[in-house]
Amino acid sequence: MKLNELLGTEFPFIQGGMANIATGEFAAAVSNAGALGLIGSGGMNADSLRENIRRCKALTDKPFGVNLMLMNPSVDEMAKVVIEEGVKVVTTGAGNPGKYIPAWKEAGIIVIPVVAAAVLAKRLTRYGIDAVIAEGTESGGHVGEMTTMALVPQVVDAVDVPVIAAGGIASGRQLAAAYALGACGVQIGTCLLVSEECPIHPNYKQALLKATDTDTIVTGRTTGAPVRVLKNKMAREYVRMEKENIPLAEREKLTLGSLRRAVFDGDTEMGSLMAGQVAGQLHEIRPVRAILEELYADYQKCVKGLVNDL
Ligand SMILES: O=C(O)COc1ccc(-c2c[nH]c(CNC(=O)Nc3ncc(Sc4ccccn4)s3)n2)cc1
Repeated sequence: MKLNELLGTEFPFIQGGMANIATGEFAAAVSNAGALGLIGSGGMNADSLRENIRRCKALTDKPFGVNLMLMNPSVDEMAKVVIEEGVKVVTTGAGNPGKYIPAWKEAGIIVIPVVAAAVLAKRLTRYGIDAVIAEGTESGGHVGEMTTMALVPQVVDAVDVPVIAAGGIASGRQLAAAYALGACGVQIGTCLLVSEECPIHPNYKQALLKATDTDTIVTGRTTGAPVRVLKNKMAREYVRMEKENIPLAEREKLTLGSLRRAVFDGDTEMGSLMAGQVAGQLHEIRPVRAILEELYADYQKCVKGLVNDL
């Protein structure tokens, strides 16, 4: 089964539900371009989530979904809002969504948790999830320890539901690799940050275009909320404080609001520029549709090449 058959989308692509970035407008633009747009509720509350869902509905008649970040203090209320607003697809991140799944399945919602380890994927299949997103540490934002290359096949072997690969996918070659690893489709995030429709500050987009392969770092590996960001003054400062065992409360001062500083104020020095390890593959700002079309065409070319070499 291919992901686009499960979701009713043109392409087998889900857009990552990026906190403070994936608004209702952005999710609608991605859905209109042929992938599954996701509203990123990470930085929202129940009311602003409801508002974003309604804005998204007004802007697209294509399928779209909501990502719930389970570390969000309002997640219990948000879990009800997605039912009340008739959301068709819910993905979850940064925690275990087990307690919410029965009500979501009762409401006919397609439930696709993000996991960073095979053991959680296996545990969640008993709740009747529809698929699982296996996200490697190459991804931007909150990450686990496993790479996509090692995690995806082990999740495929551990569960009997479709697996979607995420983390380190920004070209057709990487989409071909995801299929070879046993995935039915992919989730993409970083490569959509440099789309024209993405609402992040132009400075953030320029920082992404300037980045090379080794320009990201994971901060907070020791504090239980590891987050991959572009290396900048704030990230270096944070890692220094970690090495000197500065208490978390001190470090939190640095990171609180830091994603907003990056997204809205364009503060590329002291903002948290969440990005995956594929940032070095990004070279221009283009419409979402062009990014999706090239990703799929590049994949078809790559697979033809592989088959010819057999
Ligand atoms: O075993 C358990 O109970 C749950 O364990 C889990 C542990 C990790 C995950 C996980 C890893 N990656 C994801 C999906 N991706 C994400 O959630 N990426 C995110 N980026 C920015 C976010 S907002 C944030 C979050 C923390 C600190 C600062 N900001 S959330 N989920 C899922 C489950």
